[in-house]
Amino acid sequence: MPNQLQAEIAIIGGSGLYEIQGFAETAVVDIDTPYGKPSDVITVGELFDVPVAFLPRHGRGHRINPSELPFRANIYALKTLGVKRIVSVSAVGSLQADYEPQHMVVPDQLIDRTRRRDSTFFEDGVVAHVSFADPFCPGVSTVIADGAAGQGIPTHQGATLVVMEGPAFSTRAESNMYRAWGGDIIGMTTLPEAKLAREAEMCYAVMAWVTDYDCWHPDHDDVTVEMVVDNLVANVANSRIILRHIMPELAALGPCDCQTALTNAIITDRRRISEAAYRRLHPIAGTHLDVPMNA
Ligand SMILES: CSC[C@H]1O[C@H](OP(=O)(O)O)[C@H](O)[C@@H]1O
Ligand SMILES: Nc1ncnc2[nH]cnc12
Repeated sequence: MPNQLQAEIAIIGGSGLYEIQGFAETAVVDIDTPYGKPSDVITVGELFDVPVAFLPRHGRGHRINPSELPFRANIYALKTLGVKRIVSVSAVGSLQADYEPQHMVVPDQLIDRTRRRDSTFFEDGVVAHVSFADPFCPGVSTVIADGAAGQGIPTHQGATLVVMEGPAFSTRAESNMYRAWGGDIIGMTTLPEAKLAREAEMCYAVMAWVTDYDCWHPDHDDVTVEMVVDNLVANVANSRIILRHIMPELAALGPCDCQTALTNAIITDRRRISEAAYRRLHPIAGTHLDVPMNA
């Protein structure tokens, strides 16, 4: 019998997505981690017969702003539930005319404009440098993009996502600068979430839903929460449809390089890792923390 508290796939719900309809819930998990509590309790259940964990990023009722999000606690908690692949659902602004409100975008690159977030598990005596050249899992990204296109939703696979600190939206000068840098869409939450997922050797990809044209477009009003929420209603309905359809394909994905990201990444002499650091990091790094046999 499957363990009701374990799931290999997780959905992190963004703005507007605080629960999954059609989710056969089997457990509600209230986890504590060395980094505090996650954004909310995590529900574990089945979607299309596939075990899935669901966590609303901002908490139910949207109580946590992007700078306050407990990113490390969220990823740590999902890892301890056995999660190997994460689908992040996110509301984004568009920085390019072709990326229209209610389109879905699966980004393949990131530009980090965050400033005040804890973005690594590896500190306090243990140092690791994971590869982040390609920040998203190609396998999960393709399943999401194909699943959306298959449902007739205008979909863009491959885009550069700018992640800003917020919570205020960008100035017009910033918005134009991001466009000049090659940014296609903009949000506030994918970093450090994607980086921490990579450190925890989990596949991670984003289903980004366009809600607005930020503030650069001469023919469209500047972004407001009202504008975002208006488009979120349609976007959230579409994400629920896609999520249901892609579950079997996500579950069928084979091993992936994301799941060995820590091989050769930890540079610290294992003999110098304290007992406390070992215990804290073991759920994330497992045997990568052990002293090699021939050391
Ligand atoms: C409500 S608009 C700004 C807000 O929406 C996005 O959140 P999420 O990525 O969790 O969907 C954006 O990143 C901001 O946090
Ligand atoms: N214009 C925007 N900037 C940052 N995050 C957003 N989320 C939705 N729209 C956004």
